[in-house]
Amino acid sequence: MDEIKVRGRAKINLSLDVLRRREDGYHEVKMIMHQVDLYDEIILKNIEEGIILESDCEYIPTDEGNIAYKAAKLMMEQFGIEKGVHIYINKNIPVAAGLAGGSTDAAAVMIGLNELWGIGAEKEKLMKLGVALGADVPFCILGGAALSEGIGELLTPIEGINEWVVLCKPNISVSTASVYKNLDVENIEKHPDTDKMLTALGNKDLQTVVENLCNVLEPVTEKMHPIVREIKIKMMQYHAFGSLMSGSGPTVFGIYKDYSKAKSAYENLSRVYNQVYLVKTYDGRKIDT
Ligand SMILES: C[C@](O)(CO)[C@H](O)COP(=O)(O)OP(=O)(O)OC[C@H]1O[C@@H](n2ccc(N)nc2=O)[C@H](O)[C@@H]1O
Ligand SMILES: Nc1ncnc2c1ncn2[C@@H]1O[C@H](COP(=O)(O)OP(=O)(O)OP(=O)(O)O)[C@@H](O)[C@H]1O
Repeated sequence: MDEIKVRGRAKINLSLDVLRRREDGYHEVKMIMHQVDLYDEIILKNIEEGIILESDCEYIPTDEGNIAYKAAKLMMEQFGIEKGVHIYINKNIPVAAGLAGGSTDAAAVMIGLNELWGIGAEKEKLMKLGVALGADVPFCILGGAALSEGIGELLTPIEGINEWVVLCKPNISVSTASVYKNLDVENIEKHPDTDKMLTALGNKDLQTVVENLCNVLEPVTEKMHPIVREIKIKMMQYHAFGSLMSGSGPTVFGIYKDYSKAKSAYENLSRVYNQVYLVKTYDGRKIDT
């Protein structure tokens, strides 16, 4: 095998709680993560030596600054690989959006190279290595839906949902580090009830799931960018069953039970914003690399 194609999917956070700030500046979180079927396509080809990265997206670096490049380097070092790789990223996930676009590319490179180079490492091993690249990388390797704890590396797979999702990213970029920095951990007004959400997911009780959508980073990003709140209000006006900002934002997602409502929300939002997507949630089971 000389070439492999892998899909790196975006994630949304159905809930995001921050428990405390650690000595190293990172935060201990408790989040419910869910993949959606919006994906970057990563094509990996064997070359003699080194790492060459190209993409159709002009907004991401093509050198060491790209997290997918770092993922390839990590795989070479960890497994003593002496060949090289050409990475092509066909980017569909908006950048700096709160959808783990970079993390999922890194995860796809790790999964793909594990296969291409016949390394045969277990998923758990890749997840352990992946956290060195970014806190969302282990979840992107696991896929589907999961409870995420620690800084994002302690993962428990859970039952997900099977619904339509509209994603809307305003034309601004948000730095995850600055959002965490601006969070006053001791004075969070509303924490999510993660256990209630977990029970609701287990019972396939979508009503309780949407009633408990809550992200402690939302008020922080909203304060910097009031447009986040405006999109959320519109999402609800367009008959979303529930709506929330994903991760550190600024993307807002709406959950729709019914395709026609999701489509009309997608069409209405697309008239105003240029990064709007209509997708399905993804449970991680479909094999399609
Ligand atoms: C907001 C989320 O996307 C929710 O899923 C994640 O918590 C962030 O994951 P990520 O972007 O993969 O995070 P990293 O690339 O590892 O870190 C970016 C920055 O976010 C902050 N950060 C991230 C994760 C975490 N648990 N605590 C933090 O304080 C740190 O300042 C870090 O420098
Ligand atoms: N492969 C990549 N894809 C997207 N962004 C990348 C990539 N490599 C490096 N970056 C840089 O990382 C930064 C964050 O982008 P990314 O799309 O990963 O953010 P995000 O969706 O907010 O992630 P998260 O939800 O994990 O916080 C951008 O400034 C971008 O230039």
